[in-house]
Amino acid sequence: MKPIQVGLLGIGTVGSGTFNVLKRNQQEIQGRAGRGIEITMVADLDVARAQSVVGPDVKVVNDARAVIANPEIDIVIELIGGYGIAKALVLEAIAAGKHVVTANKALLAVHGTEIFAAASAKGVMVAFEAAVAGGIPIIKALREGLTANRIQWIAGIINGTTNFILSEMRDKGLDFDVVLKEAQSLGYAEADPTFDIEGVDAAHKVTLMSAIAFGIPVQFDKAYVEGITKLGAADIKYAEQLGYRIKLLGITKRTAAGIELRVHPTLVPAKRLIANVEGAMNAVMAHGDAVGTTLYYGKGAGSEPTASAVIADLVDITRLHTADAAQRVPHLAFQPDAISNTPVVAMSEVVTSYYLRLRVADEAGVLAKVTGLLAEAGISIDAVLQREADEISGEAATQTDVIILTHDCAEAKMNAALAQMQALPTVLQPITRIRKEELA
Ligand SMILES: NC(=O)c1ccc[n+]([C@@H]2O[C@H](COP(=O)([O-])OP(=O)(O)OC[C@H]3O[C@@H](n4cnc5c(N)ncnc54)[C@H](O)[C@@H]3O)[C@@H](O)[C@H]2O)c1
Ligand SMILES: N[C@@H](CCO)C(=O)O
Ligand code: NA
Repeated sequence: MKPIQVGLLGIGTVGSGTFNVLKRNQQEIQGRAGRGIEITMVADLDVARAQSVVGPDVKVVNDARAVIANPEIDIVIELIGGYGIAKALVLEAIAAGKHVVTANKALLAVHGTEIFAAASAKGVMVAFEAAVAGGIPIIKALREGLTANRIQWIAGIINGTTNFILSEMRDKGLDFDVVLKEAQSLGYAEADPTFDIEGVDAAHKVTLMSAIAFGIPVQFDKAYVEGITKLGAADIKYAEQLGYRIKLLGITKRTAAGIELRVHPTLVPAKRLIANVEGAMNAVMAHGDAVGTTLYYGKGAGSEPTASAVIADLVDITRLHTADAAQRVPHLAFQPDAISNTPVVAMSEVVTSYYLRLRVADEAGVLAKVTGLLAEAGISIDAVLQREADEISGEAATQTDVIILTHDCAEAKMNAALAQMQALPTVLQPITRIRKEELA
């Protein structure tokens, strides 16, 4: 049988990895797919660079629409990124009857409903394993491997840049800005790293996992998003002293009130495997009622790790290319008529425990006032730690850090108590609040 022909839109970091791995492992991939898979046409704005990657035998153009218009091509890979031209091209490829493979989590988390509906109507597939946790086959695990389960929760380190920053801050005690510069120089962070450090990239990814786990539409606009820009080196150190690590987690959880969907820095017990995922690595925990807790670990970014996921999607599509559309694995694991409207829980109703750090004046009665406000609010305390500021930073010992771990309470209740504590004249700086998850 003639190889299936693939068109590639955008041959940068992930595109070049995809081309190279597909070529290098051609024989094995063909054996698994049951048919050869070849990238026969590439579009990139930088034609000369693209041609140097693929060699003289592959046609390179600068107009992506010429690839979509090519009747020989059955699958289009979109590796341009962003919401703009990428969205138009994906919809045009679907309209032209092509299957689509993409690594573009931003596009699918925001416009997934429209894109998946268009693909379902046309009877083509949109595959996106590379969009979540890069090379880790988490989409396949959730959608197929755990299909017997009622999934209860997912929690993941799904942004390599921020995990690298947090690891370096903890290991070297450095401040955020210093480590971000290091991450940029090592090439982990984006040119504009806002999406990484503000938690937006992780929120895109957890939005996709939430839809797959719980059979709800993709709804990035409902996600609570908090990045790591407000974390101080001191919090990482105190958390350590209390037996925890701080990780930027994407969390989605089934509760009686609905589905939680959130990204924020989180205290995790240091003994958990996920607390020990360091550097730019990713890890996702998924808990199903039958299987219990499972953990998936690997490289969430980079040229060939991400290519590994892109090519896995190419193989799936090649296998199913001739199958009846109704038998294919649905985009979000549930058939379109089984998508439910279970609500996403407002962040104010989410119940977690907390780590609080207050920089206070070193005077008698300060601690009693703070704990008194918590008691009045009905928030119970799990542990208290007091550190002289000069133990940390060499400042004069007129200030003290009070660190409090609380038991579970609702976010709204904690917000109200925080406002009262912040208003105390003896509380000298903005209070640091980090949510805590036991992940048992
Ligand atoms: N880099 C990673 O590790 C990684 C991991 C997972 C997912 N992703 C996602 O993969 C996608 C691609 O990321 P990347 O890191 O390879 O980006 P990149 O910037 O390295 O590559 C993008 C390529 O697209 C080309 N391009 C831009 N506009 C184009 C147009 N109109 N027509 C044709 N080509 C065009 C650029 O010239 C460039 O070669 C993004 O959606 C990104 O979020 C990347
Ligand atoms: N910027 C992303 C790339 C992979 O999606 C990260 O740091 O994880
Ligand atoms: Na993946």
